[in-house]
Amino acid sequence: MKKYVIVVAGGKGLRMGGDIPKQFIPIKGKPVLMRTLEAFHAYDDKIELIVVLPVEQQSYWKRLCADYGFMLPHTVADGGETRFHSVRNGLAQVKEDGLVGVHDGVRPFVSREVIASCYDAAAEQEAVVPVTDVVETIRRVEPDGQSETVPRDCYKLVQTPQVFTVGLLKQAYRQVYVPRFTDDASVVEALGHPVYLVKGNRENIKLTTPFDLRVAEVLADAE
Ligand SMILES: Nc1ccn([C@@H]2O[C@H](COP(=O)(O)OP(=O)(O)OP(=O)(O)O)[C@@H](O)[C@H]2O)c(=O)n1
Ligand SMILES: C[C@](O)(CO)[C@H](O)COP(=O)(O)O
Repeated sequence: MKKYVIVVAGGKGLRMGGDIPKQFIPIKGKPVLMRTLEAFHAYDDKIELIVVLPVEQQSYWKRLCADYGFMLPHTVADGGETRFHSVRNGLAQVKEDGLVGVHDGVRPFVSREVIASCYDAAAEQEAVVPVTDVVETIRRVEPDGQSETVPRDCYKLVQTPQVFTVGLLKQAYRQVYVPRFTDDASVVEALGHPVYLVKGNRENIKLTTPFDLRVAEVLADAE
């Protein structure tokens, strides 16, 4: 079955800050986005790679690929106003039926096993999301500041890649954007379609703040 992955890197990275957009920051000498693309290529060397980048960063990325001798073939699509709009632009490059994953460009430590279990399960279940357990006690805080412990078993932490059949994801992304669409599963669920959960990997962190870069250096060392 034909496989695609849309790697979204069209955000602003405001929580990371700094001079270099976070997807281009080198971790142990290699830019984050190259690490992420290599993870998918290592899973399946025939998977079609679609990278979503802000228009103003696309020539920089091309230069970076030349500088690093990065040769993996990929299509570049334009970043949008929100993650939803970026995914929609990437999805326009998906031309055939099959399976399509959406992965955050800033999650370079996704394991090959997790990528495989997401695509394998999507062939049966149509909509698949990797999750990990909550490992700390969590509290719900009410608007008046009162709070209470809630049962952690009722919650999961959501990762990417989130993988779908092409037809389902295209149908979902024809909906009008609403702010609760923070990931792809939420967009598909708005159609009334259920989402199947598989186990993610703890290393598959989203590089969001400068602290995460320190963790990333350690994780890259362990590879
Ligand atoms: N308009 C957007 C917003 C986000 N993303 C991508 O979605 C992923 C998850 O978003 P996050 O890490 O939260 O990135 P930013 O939105 O860039 O971060 P911030 O909220 O700190 O600005 C990232 O790979 C980001 O580049 C995107 O492609 N287009
Ligand atoms: C899609 C996502 O990575 C799932 O955890 C996440 O929701 C994207 O990050 P954001 O902080 O919600 O933009």
